[in-house]
Amino acid sequence: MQLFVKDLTVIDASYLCPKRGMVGHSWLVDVVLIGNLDEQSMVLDFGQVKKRIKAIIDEEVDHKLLVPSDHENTLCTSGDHEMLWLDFETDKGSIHLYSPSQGIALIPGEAITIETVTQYLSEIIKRYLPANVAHLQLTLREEVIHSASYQYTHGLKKHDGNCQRIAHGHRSMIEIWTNATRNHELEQRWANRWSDIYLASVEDKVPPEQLHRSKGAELISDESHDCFSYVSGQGLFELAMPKSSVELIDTDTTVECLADYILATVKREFLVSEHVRVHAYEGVGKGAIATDE
Ligand SMILES: Nc1nc2c(c(=O)[nH]1)N=C([C@H](O)[C@H](O)COP(=O)(O)OP(=O)(O)OP(=O)(O)O)CN2
Repeated sequence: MQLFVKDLTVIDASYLCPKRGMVGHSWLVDVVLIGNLDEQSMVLDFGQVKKRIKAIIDEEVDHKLLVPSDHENTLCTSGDHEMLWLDFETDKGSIHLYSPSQGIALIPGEAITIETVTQYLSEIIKRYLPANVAHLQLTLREEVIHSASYQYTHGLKKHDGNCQRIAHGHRSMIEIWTNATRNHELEQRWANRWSDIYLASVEDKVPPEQLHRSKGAELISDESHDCFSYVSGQGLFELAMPKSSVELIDTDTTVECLADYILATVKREFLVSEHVRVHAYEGVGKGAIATDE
């Protein structure tokens, strides 16, 4: 017998890519379980599917930075107190992270792809399934978006959950109306601006010499990198990003603040004089609306 659950959860994470740098992503997850019926005449109680499998996915990859552990550019070093250093070379410049280990997932393989993440998760989930469940099919898929979208990474230091991690991200739709008409050109301009961007709060910026460096890390400077540091409930988070991959924002980077920021910037920098309404998404199916009407 086969049992399925569609849209079990959404993985909101970021990953390291040697070409694109740090890439925010959102994957929807579907699951199929194949096995014999148990004493309740079920393959597995839906409640258990949702609780157990979603909990594993949340624990292993959600709101983390996914790192291809077998790529030659990956240098991962243990620090004290369950801290990890991560140094990674990309075509856009080097990326350096110092984070509690729970903020990073080392995924076997040379690249972070749907296949490598699916295999990593499937192997872990199988260990926790009851004996009557013989097979598991996990499907990770992107939301189908027919208009413009962007992919950003950020961290919300004031969040009391996992969004405080400095390097997690989303793939998100953007909708902009001018005088009540969808403006696809503006949407695309914004999507281009925020493709593979790190969105940082100005108040978290620190000089490069303040960051803890791993032994293998190259020296970085104010000219090449923007550096960020904060302490939140899970501990100390530090990140150095190539300047060209960063946009600095005066506020926090909650989706409410980002919607306001997009609205104000579109009006000011894109010289839009009409009324503007922005629907900024954060991942799949949720977001904030800002309007000047
Ligand atoms: N009002 C707001 N709430 C939250 C924001 C925000 O900007 N405004 N942001 C976040 C995080 O950035 C987070 O990445 C998104 O959270 P979400 O995936 O919804 O959180 P969960 O993992 O708890 O939800 P699942 O259904 O388990 O995916 C949080 N809140």
